[in-house]
Amino acid sequence: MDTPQHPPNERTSWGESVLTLNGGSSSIKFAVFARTGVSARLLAGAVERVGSPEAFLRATERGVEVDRKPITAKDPARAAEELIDWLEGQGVLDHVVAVGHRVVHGGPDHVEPRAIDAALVADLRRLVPLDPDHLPAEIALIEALIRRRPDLPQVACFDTAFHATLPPVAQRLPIPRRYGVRRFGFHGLSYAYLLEELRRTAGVAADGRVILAHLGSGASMAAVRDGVCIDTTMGFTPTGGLVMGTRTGDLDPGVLVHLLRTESLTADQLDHLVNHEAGLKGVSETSSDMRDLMAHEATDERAADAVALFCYQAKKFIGALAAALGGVNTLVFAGGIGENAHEVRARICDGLGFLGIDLSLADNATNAAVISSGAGDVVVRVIPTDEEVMIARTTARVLGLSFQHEDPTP
Ligand SMILES: Nc1ncnc2c1ncn2[C@@H]1O[C@H](COP(=O)(O)OP(=O)(O)O)[C@@H](O)[C@H]1O
Ligand SMILES: CC(=O)OP(=O)(O)O
Ligand SMILES: [Mg+2]
Repeated sequence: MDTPQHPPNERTSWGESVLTLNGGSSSIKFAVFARTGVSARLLAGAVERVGSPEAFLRATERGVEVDRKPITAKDPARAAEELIDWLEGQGVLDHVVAVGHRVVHGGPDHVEPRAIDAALVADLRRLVPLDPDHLPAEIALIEALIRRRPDLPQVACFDTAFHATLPPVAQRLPIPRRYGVRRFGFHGLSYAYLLEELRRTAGVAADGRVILAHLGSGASMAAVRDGVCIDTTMGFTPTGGLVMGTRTGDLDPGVLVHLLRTESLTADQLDHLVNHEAGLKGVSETSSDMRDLMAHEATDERAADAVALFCYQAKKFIGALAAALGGVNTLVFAGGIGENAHEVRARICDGLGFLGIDLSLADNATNAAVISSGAGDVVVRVIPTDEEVMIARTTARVLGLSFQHEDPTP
């Protein structure tokens, strides 16, 4: 569909702005925030279904759709290039004074957000084998901008940083030390945002024992005590933990050995299997999308199996993280599934009364901010997450720019 595009000169009134780029596994999200005054979100959007023939770009300006068009790029790195071309064509790069990136994997050496230079890009290249689903597009975004605006400060915000506080026992993986692998944890920008929102809306409750559940296409949970992350469900890579849209989550390593032997898979084929063909998609044999699966649960047993597995695993991980915390005071649901799928939340929480988790079915059905009934001790909340605001805030902080975001409208 061809929607009229705003000529770049209409955007001169924007003034200085901060661009955020968030390269996920199947989408590249972006947002432009005014930097001064009320730091409103001026433009937002995403390239979605990256890597599939149905890839498309959509953009909204102050909530109104301004463009939606197919993307021709076949791989995430080229989709990144196409997005930067589009932003340049829209005049966005004329006003941007800083760019912040979500960098999903910082490896063992990168925790604090920092300005991007050639040495960091080289380091990120070395980390690609740890996260081939996110890092190539993120590097492509950085390099496309360096080519067009070499003067523009760019900041890397690491998704792993939130989990840098994991105690040694939660970082440990039980294979010989010489392999140098450990657990990291991801979705950290989302968790940092949720914790700030919890502090803003619930005050001291943020200082108790908190389980944060980021349930989107990629899904994980974090256990936070007094503001410090002590455990999480993902590990060495974002493939671990909970079953996800197309990723296995935790899998008996014996299964991998079995597949290597019986199917003679290469490393790339195994990677594709566990990251792109598994999870809800693998179990349902139709879709990785929770909405699709819920729509077909009544008529398709495989779809019902996929939804049931997701809810069951989420319940088990809440139990595990509650044990790690020694109890739980607050449970937060976020992400596309966590924020919208009330049936999924109800099924996850069903039977967790022994932990003090009891939902108000009426409040849950409307995605209310607090969905616990009051009968249990645990306050259960729904908080819409916002990685983009977190990237913009962090970027402004690193560069010493003022930034006061007050308008949450996407
Ligand atoms: N109203 C809804 N009901 C059920 N699931 C939903 C709803 N809205 C979004 N979802 C699910 O959320 C998931 C996408 O989550 P999101 O956080 O947007 O993904 P990403 O990890 O790509 O950022 C999909 O499985 C989608 O079906
Ligand atoms: C870490 C991760 O899985 O990110 P996403 O959900 O954006 O793919
Ligand atoms: Mg995501």
